[in-house]
Amino acid sequence: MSDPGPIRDIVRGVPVFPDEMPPFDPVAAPASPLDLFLDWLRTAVADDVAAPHAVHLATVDEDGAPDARVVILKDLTEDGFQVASSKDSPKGRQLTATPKAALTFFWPAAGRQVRIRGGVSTGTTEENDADFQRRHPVARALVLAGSQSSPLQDRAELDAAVESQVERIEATEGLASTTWTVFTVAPDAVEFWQADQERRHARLLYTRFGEGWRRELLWP
Ligand SMILES: Cc1cc2nc3c(=O)[nH]c(=O)nc-3n(C[C@H](O)[C@H](O)[C@H](O)COP(=O)(O)O)c2cc1C
Repeated sequence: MSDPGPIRDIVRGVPVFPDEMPPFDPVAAPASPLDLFLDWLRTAVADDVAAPHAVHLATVDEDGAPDARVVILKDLTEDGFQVASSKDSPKGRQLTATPKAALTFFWPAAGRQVRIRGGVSTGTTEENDADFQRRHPVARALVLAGSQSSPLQDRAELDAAVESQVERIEATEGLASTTWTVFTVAPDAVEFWQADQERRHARLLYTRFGEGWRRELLWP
């Protein structure tokens, strides 16, 4: 690197939050964080937030070291937040060995962040297959072709593997994967963070309490 410490110059003047942000009154928030999440997700879509269903999924590896990557939120049910991947990928192996995860959404146009922590369960064979069959044929071919995140020799290896798996998919109706898995993060804690132009950011933390949820404000 030619110039030490260039970040300040590169991002000088780039705003983090817009001037206008949606209102959020934590005192009037619903009893369930799932209802508030759906409300915020709808607002993010209405505000044209790019990929509002893209979420950072954090896991821990076998040494207890953190790992993180972006995935797509597939659904939200009474059981929790669903994402999907191959169980033989690094994240899949990590979630199998340590079924705990954190999810973080950031919706810049709304100045909003949502953090979720909880235990992880895996889908049934039927649930995993239903999600797999909804995927684009090339996405399915990639899953069938090889282990996600294992070393790739070159682009030609990828193209040949995808091509032959797409042929298999076209020849066999409903061809299934043995690895594609829906992972459900059952929330123990969900925190909603709303930026404030005067930096008095609002934070509302929901934690499980009996059958319901405890709500508390946090210092920004
Ligand atoms: C916007 C976006 C969405 C993604 N969605 C998924 C997804 O739903 N499932 C998935 O396995 N990988 C998804 N990826 C790729 C992952 O970020 C990651 O590169 C890959 O899953 C390998 O992760 P791992 O080595 O930690 O297992 C997505 C990447 C981006 C940027």
